Formats: sequence, structure tokens, C-alpha cells
Amino acid sequence: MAERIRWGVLATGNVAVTFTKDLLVDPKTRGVDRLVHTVTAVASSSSAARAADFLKEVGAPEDAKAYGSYKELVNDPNVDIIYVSTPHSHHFQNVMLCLEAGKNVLCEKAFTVNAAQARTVVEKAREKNLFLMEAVWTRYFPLSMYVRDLITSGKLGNVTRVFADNSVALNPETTFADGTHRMVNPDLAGGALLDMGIYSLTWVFQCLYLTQPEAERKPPKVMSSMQKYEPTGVDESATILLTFPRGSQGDAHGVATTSMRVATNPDKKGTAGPGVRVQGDKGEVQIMPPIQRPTRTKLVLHNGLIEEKTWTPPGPGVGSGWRNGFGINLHPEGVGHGMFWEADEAGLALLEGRKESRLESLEESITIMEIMDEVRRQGGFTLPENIETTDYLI
Ligand SMILES: NC(=O)C1=CN([C@@H]2O[C@H](COP(=O)(O)OP(=O)(O)OC[C@H]3O[C@@H](n4cnc5c(N)ncnc54)[C@H](OP(=O)(O)O)[C@@H]3O)[C@@H](O)[C@H]2O)C=CC1
Ligand SMILES: O=C1OC[C@@H](O)[C@H](O)[C@H]1O
Repeated sequence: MAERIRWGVLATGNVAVTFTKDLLVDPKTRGVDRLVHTVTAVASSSSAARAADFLKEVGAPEDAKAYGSYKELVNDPNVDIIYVSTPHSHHFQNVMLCLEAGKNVLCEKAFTVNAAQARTVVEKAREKNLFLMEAVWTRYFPLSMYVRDLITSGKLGNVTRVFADNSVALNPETTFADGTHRMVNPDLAGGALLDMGIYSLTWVFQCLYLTQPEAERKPPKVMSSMQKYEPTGVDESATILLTFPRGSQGDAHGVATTSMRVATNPDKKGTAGPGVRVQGDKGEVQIMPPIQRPTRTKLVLHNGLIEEKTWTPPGPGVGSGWRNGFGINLHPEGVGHGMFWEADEAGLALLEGRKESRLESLEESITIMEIMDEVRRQGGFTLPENIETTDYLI
């Protein structure tokens, strides 16, 4: 008999809609029979009416509660785990609120705005013996598992280089002309690095760090360059060179790039080539963009083997559309978005009593935040003090 995971949703913006619709897809459609997800409550800081509209929009059960404040949500005894989907500027305060109230948490990326905040929430989760996970959904795709298996099985040989680019030409002066959108607004921790660069770093890390035996994982050295978006001072592009020490094997290099000025996928059809290249001495695997939700891979080996694969998330999922904040990206009917796989990992952890994800430990989330801190330091980019603080203000 499948066990029920009772979710609370904190904030009702774009990604919350997508995530919650995916959450409510029957897990059997993806071969999961140990659990079933349900939504028992949602909170909007705008109003209880907005929360009620959200519940209708996502097709939540009739008896789900709609709250007009996050505090009410974290105190609901019928919630096992809370999905935090505010802008990253607010993750630290919101995650602390949940943990202080004794709730398990799945928090959207970027986990926090800096490593000090990440360390603080991790300490709090451990002190309270609660589950905590950064919602980097890409890691949980079967496609990602395939790529990691190619690396650990030795099929690519010794993997010593990964290129990963996540860039979307957003035309920020026009798209975000008034400077208030979270992508460009420093008060909402705007900038390409924290929002999109995290996926480039995710690919580099899941290929060059997660695939190493735990005891041998070492943080990389960081060199980077950053370009600012003049109207608001956030970063519009970041280029990062990571050197992973590998002892006698020789170092491995990761090149992680991100930009809101140019595009990985200019025609949105993948014609321009891969967004990620994972290279070993026997060949490479390419991941076609968008790299946060990839559906196509190409394996190219030195021995002449070429293998292209398509990885469509099972449906019914969001079906008619995905609101990504910059417009609507349509998926065909019957195709899911793919956020359910990360929810399954969180749900299984609750059933098994685990306090962390198996595919991204809290130490790894902190290490990646440390790298983003260093990239911002090298680029001379700080966020407002009230966002960078580790003081819990609520
Ligand atoms: N995994 C993924 O694919 C994606 C992840 N994300 C991540 O999710 C987070 C949210 O992104 P997204 O949903 O696009 O953002 P939205 O702006 O669409 O939604 C954010 C929500 O947060 C709440 N909120 C609380 N305080 C504020 C504030 N001061 N300003 C704005 N909103 C506030 C609001 O909900 P309410 O009024 O109900 O409280 C708002 O609707 C980000 O951290 C982003 O990185 C985003 C897109 C895709
Ligand atoms: O996580 C994300 O993935 C999709 C993008 O559109 C969005 O900016 C980002 O937050």
C-alpha cells in the first residue's frame, strides 16, 4: 500500500504551479508505487484568496487549506514537508521559518544566496533532526542517471573535462525594463549566476564530483569572470573555470558558463548543439539544451559508436503549458515537466528516515554555494545586506 506524503506549498508563483501540478501526477506513471503525493495546504503572502486560486489552478484536493501567511502554513499539523518556492532572496528566512516550526523542507534553487546561509540552515535541520534538500530537479532525471552511469562505468574512459552552458538571451532591457523582475532585481537576489548558472555548476558537479567516491570528493579551485548588467548591477554573465584535484589521475576541468545576454539554444530547437559535453579519453556524451530540463543525449565514442537517445518525462503532467516566468513553453499533451522525480526522492527520504537527498548531499549544496560566493567575490558583486544576512529575522 502506497504511503501518503502530505505537502505544503510556500508561495504561489510560477514554479510553484509547475511543481505542484507535477506533484499531483500519479507516481505509478513513472514506476513509483511506494508513495503517493498529496497537497494538504498552500500559503500565499499576498492573500488567502490567492492561495485558494492556486489550489484550483493546480487541481489540489478539495480539502486542502489555503492560508494568507507562511506562518499559518508552517504550523499546520497536516503537513509533512514544505516546498519553498519564493525568490532566492527569501529562501534563508523562509527555510528557517519552516525548520523552526519542525517541518521538513524541499527548497528551490539557488538554495540560499551565500554559503554562510546554507551552513546555517543545514545546522538548523540537523539540530531539529529534519529532512532538508535543495530542489535541483535536473539531478533526479533518468537522463542524469544515464550520464552518471556512463561516467562511473568507465564507458567514456577517464573523464577529465565538462563544458556546461545555461544561457538564455533574455533581452533584459526590454523584458525587465522596470528592473523589478527577480532576474535583474538585487533585492530579489537577481542575476544570471544564482538563477541559471546553478544548472551549469550542477552538470559540472554531478559529472566530476558526485561520481567520485565520497572520501575522494574535493572542492575545486575557482577562476572566473563576470559581466554586470549596468541598469541594476546584478551579473548578466559569468564564466567559471573549475579545477578538481584528482591526485595521480590528474586534475579534471569544469567550464561552467551562464548568461542572460546570449543563448545556448538560440532557435529553441537544439540546432546550435549541445549545452553540456562530458569528455573522457574514450569519447563523450552530449546533453542537448535546455540543460535544466534536458530530453536528448548523444553518445559519441572514439571507436565510432554514436548513440542518440530521447528522454521524455512521462505524463500527464502539466500538459497544456509550463509558465516559466518569461512566457509559456508548451509541452505536448501527455508529457510531464519532470519535477516529480525530485519530489519522489524527498518523499522516499521521509519514508526511510533519511535527512538528505542521495543525489545531492547538503555538503555538496554548501560547496556549490561556496563556489558561487567566490565567483561573486572575484566579480565584485554583493547583494544587499538584508539578503546576505545569516540573522533569522522573523
Ligand atoms: N526548478 C525550476 O525549474 C525553477 C526554479 N525556480 C526558482 O523558484 C523560485 C521562485 O521562482 P518563480 O516561481 O519563477 O518566481 P515568481 O516571482 O513567479 O514567484 C515567487 C513567489 O514568491 C512569493 N514572494 C514572497 N515574497 C516575495 C517578494 N518580495 N517578491 C516576489 N515574490 C515574493 C510570491 O508568492 P505569494 O504571493 O504567494 O507569497 C511570488 O509569487 C526562485 O528561487 C527560482 O530560482 C524558478 C523557475 C523554475
Ligand atoms: O530554474 C529555472 O529554470 C527555468 C528558467 O526559466 C528559470 O529562470 C530558472 O529559475
